Amino acid sequence: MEGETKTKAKPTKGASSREATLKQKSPAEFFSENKNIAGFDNPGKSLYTTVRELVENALDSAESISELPVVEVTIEEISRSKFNNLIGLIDRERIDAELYDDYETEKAREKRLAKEAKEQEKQAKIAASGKKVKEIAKKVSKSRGESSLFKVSCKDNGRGMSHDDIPNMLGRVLSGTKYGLRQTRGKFGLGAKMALIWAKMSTGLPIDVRASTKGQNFISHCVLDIDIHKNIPHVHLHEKLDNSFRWHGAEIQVTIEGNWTTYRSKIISYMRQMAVITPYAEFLFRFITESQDKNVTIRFQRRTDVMPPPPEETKYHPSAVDLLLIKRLISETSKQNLVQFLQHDFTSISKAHAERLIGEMGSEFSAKTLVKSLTDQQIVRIHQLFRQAKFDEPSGECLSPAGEYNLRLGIIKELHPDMVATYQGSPQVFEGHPFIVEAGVSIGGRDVKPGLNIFRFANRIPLLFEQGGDVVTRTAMKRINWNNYKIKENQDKVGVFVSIVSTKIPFKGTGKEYIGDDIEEIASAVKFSIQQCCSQLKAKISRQQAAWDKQERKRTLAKYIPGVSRAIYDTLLTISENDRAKRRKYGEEFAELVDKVSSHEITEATLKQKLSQHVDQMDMEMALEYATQSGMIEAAREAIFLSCVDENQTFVADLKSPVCVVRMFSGFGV
Ligand SMILES: Nc1ncnc2c1ncn2[C@@H]1O[C@H](COP(=O)(O)OP(=O)(O)OP(=O)(O)O)[C@@H](O)[C@H]1O
Repeated sequence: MEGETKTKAKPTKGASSREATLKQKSPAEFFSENKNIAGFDNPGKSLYTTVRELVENALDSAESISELPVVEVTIEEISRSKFNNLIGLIDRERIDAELYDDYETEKAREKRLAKEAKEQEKQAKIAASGKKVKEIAKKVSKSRGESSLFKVSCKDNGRGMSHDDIPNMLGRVLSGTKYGLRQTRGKFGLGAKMALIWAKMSTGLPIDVRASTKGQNFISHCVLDIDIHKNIPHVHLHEKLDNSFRWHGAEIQVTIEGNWTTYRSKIISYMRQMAVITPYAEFLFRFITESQDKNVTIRFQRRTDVMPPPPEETKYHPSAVDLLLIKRLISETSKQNLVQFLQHDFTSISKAHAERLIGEMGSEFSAKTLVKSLTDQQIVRIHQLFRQAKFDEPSGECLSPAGEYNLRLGIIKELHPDMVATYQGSPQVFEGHPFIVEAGVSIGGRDVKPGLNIFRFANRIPLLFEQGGDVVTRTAMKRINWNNYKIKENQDKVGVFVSIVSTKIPFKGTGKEYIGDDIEEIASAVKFSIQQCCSQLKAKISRQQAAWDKQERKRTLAKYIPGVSRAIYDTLLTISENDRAKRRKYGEEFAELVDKVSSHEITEATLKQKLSQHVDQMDMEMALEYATQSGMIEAAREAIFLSCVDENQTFVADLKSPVCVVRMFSGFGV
């Protein structure tokens, strides 16, 4: 579709005499008119989506060459006058103030000031009564003026782009390198171009790209925009710069209208969640504005060098193809005959299986049938058979989940929870596409609100919008009985992390924002993974509870020791003051005790010390007993051998600490 063309369609008989005009649109034109499809709904969301698209491209790029990603994102606010300066437009003073959207009439101003004064009076009264005063938010008139202009740049250490490809990669809608059947963050060949289209629509400024591939002695510098009607790149500058440091990667800069105030928290959450699922990457996020106190710099440190292996490109499973796709595969195949085509261009079909399938297709098919000579009817026959026949499921080996280690590390590094459990499910299949679900559940942590805090990831991208309809949210809220796992879903600070990777993520709705709840296979895999984490946590919570109970018991006993010691001592002292004959009736041993009290050999302090020792001893014994009963002993038991300094010494003793007991026997120790 090159450009918009107009054709006059012939009016049909009976149709209105007004001529209908047939129009065609280029994909760039279509997306510029329907920006919301790609997540560019309004200036705020557009700022968020621009950051997201650039970051995801940066990660895809670094991972594709197995480089530990280093991604720097900068959002710089540009004042209108700086922008005007940039494009050579002279600032103008407002002459007719009433013309403007943010104009406040005298009456409206008076009303606002009166309301503010009343509010201030109220707050002063509250302050005088000693109560906490809420800060009064100054009412700023909400108008279109709230959005401003931002230069967004993203720099990575990835594979870069070849000099000649840059204009087409970034200036032609629906062009990219990620169309194959592979787990990638990007898929449509649209994201970066949408940022450019939005730049063109909101500021009119082109995109600025610097890129270099590994070992290249120059950096490609390209300034380009897009011809919306023709869907072709419009290059302003394309030059080669010196690359004496042999830098490789890409740096993309785009100037757009946005809204930082309303999307600040979403953008920071996105970066933080990306750091959770990508702990092997280093992110530097900066927001720069003219008022320094509003600047933001956040560095998300790399915590591991263990990067998941890059996802592999795979072949289609017979149950995942439609007629159109079969035709495309036929036109692209390098195989000559039908049996080779079936065996090599699809997964889960061996040679013997291909021959059996061909036998089933009918007499006009044979193993030697030239694949390019297949008629439309024959292709329909193949498609029908693919729909009805039984095939082995595709393997999940081509997928690249984050891995339990990385997920756990990411959660710990960003949330600092008190407890965390993770689980990785085995590969499963949905409509011929393999998928893997990984989950993590954490309790406690920094900046975590009480209740369920749900974090969703698809092909290792955080999903922040459309939470309500998502399979993960619904499963966590409706299908998990948290009480069964000793988790108080409304009081505890519960983090639920679910990451799904697949060669095809069945996103619902217009953007890559959420996965629907209607795919049985995915819904049950999500539930199972969360349950597995919860079961692990239940054991930990029970252990923690028991330890806490024990501590509590000890604390309670210890609390009574001084009082009890005093009471016993006073009683003994009173008895000691009685005559000897009377004391005898309590028995010899007791009489001895009373004697010791009389002679001050036993004091209140002695009793206190003995009671404390007894409580400690009891506590140790109970810990040992609990560990034995709960099987901890088995898991933690390890044989150690200590040789005795004095060979003649024989001993049996316990060395006790709050976490372990070492029991000594003569001759060996266990
Ligand atoms: N930082 C980068 N480093 C290397 N190549 C890049 C970078 N950014 C974009 N590209 C290349 O440009 C192509 C187009 O990017 P674009 O964001 O438009 O689409 P995509 O990432 O392929 O898919 P999606 O629209 O789903 O994000 C990519 O396929 C990639 O080959």
